Amino acid sequence: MTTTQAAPRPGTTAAQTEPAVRMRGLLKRYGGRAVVDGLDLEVARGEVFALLGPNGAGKTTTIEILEGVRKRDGGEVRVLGVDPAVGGRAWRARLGVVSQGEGAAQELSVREILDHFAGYHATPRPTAELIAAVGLEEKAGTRVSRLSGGQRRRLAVALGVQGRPELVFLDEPTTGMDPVARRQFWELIRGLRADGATVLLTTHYLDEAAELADRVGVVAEGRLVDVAPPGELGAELRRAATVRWTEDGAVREVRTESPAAVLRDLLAGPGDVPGLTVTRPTLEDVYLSLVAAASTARTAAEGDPR
Ligand SMILES: Nc1ncnc2c1ncn2[C@@H]1O[C@H](COP(=O)(O)OP(=O)(O)OP(=O)(O)O)[C@@H](O)[C@H]1O
Repeated sequence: MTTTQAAPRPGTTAAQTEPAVRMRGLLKRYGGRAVVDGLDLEVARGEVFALLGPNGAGKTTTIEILEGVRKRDGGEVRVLGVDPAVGGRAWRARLGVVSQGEGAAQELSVREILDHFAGYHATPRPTAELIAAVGLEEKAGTRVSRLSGGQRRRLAVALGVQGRPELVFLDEPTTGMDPVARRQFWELIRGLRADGATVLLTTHYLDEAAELADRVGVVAEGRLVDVAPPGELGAELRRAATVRWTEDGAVREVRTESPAAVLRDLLAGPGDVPGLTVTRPTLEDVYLSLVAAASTARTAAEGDPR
């Protein structure tokens, strides 16, 4: 069953059990079209939550509403107990933001920028520690204008976590990062989680969601189509396994909820069963099915003859 509600962690106090993020019926329209169409979601304190969804699904719009930089057209939203539409400076100081855009001054070096922004935080993480955490040691003295795309993402991540935020929003944080940098980033997120921070990220990398997230939510057509721990997403879709084998030179395939029974029948036969495999849907298979179903449902609802 789909659950949008995060379970409180054992040993937490009442104040801590209030979700870090809570939205009910979140709505955002552009030109009469709802791009966020009634989202209900809670992210628990200390949780790492990944929002998945195709391009244009409404993920960035949702995150920017939560950050208080975009207005909503309807619904209730609380971020660390505050409505982002009226969140003030003290509230903002509790957030870390890594957006898709680039904002850092081009003429300053990595170290200079981090030192500069450290002044905006009460207890900033030391610049050297941040540089090491995102693997920019060799580029510490390099101007931003001379960094590669992936190196700029690393800097953006460093700036986002500099103020030891209680809640970090990361919009496609690892886009453009090489595999080593992505793994460094994963370590950074695990470290934040271990320190008790809440993380809400968007990603198009399903392995990243599976690796990092306590729960993932799939958004399509502005709606949340499923939310669950990565291994449980699309529970019904996952039930069926596919048994494949080769017989008389042709590949045979059976989709079944009881693969053991199919295997028993096959192996009870007289000879070998060449090419025998049993596969379950991967997270990517489940994701693609959920997104396709949402698209079909929207098309049907709009009476689109396509
Ligand atoms: N300022 C705007 N004016 C009009 N339409 C907008 C505006 N910003 C976003 N949209 C539209 O809202 C929809 C949702 O966009 P959004 O950026 O939230 O998607 P996303 O899920 O983050 O996509 P991506 O994975 O590509 O980042 C898109 O159809 C986009 O074109």
